[in-house]
Amino acid sequence: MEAMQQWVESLERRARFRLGSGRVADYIPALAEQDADRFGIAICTNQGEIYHAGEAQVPFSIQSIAKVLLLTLALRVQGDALWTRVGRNPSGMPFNSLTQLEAEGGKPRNPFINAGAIAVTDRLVGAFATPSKHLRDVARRLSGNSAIHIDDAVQASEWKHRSRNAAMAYLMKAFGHLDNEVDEVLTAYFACCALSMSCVDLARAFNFLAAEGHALSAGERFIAPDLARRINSLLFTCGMYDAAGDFAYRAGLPAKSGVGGGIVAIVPGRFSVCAWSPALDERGNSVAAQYALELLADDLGRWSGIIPAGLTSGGKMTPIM
Ligand SMILES: NC(=O)CC[C@H](N)C(=O)O
Repeated sequence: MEAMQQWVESLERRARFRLGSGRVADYIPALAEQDADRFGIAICTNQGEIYHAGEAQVPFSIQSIAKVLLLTLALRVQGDALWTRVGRNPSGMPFNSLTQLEAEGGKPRNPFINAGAIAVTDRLVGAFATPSKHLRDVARRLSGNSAIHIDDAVQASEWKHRSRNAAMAYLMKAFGHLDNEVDEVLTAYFACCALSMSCVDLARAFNFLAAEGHALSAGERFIAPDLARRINSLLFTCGMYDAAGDFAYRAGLPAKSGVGGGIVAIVPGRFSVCAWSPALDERGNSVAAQYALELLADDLGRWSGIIPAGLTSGGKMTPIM
């Protein structure tokens, strides 16, 4: 217990050296008001233990991290039929790119770029009366926090500045790849991105991906083990957009970032982690959160063999401070 807590605190301390670089997202004005110097990190082990440091209990806008829950729900509802509407390959393009979508006949490369998540949301609009409320309730259940809510101001700000996402949605509609009305799909998509959650909430909520689909906080098998493995593969190859290769080289973990500054990463079989800091690099990924996860992966590599499976409290690890 002590060693794990000290380790998380040392990650925070070292990652804070990166504060000061990057810029807060301002294309969604409601996000531009965030203080760039905030930092938090939380780990949820597969035994349900939580270790956190910094501002890990402060809710922030999860943005694209919601795309992982959208995908998981769509796969639960639709199974493999989903893949007729969205691909599974890295895009190598920015998350809000339009050119590839046009060139490839309105089928987005993967579920984690905006066009892909909008296509996935379209499937959920057909399946649930209010997909965003359903997603919010799932997030509450998985994290064990019934106070999780959709931030109306962020949602309204995204709607007001929706031109680019609307262009993608209309392009897909024109290609016959969107069944529902563009406005309805975008409304649901923005509401999901506007969910407000903390690092602790997110680490808990996404632990099912580290635990072969078993959601400990909810006390249920959320998805089958093979589906968890497949989602982790998609996170590894596509979760960080056009920086997926770089991040794989640096940290080597399945991960999903959002322009709110959060990144969720998975260490399969051991734990889930969320790091958050609002200042982003030019590809839209948090500078300090990426660095924290790189440090974490470095430490894990160095200690392998010392840390017991599951990173439980009894381990004899000597954190490097
Ligand atoms: N990368 C992101 O987090 C982008 C999500 C944001 N809601 C958008 O659609 O632009």
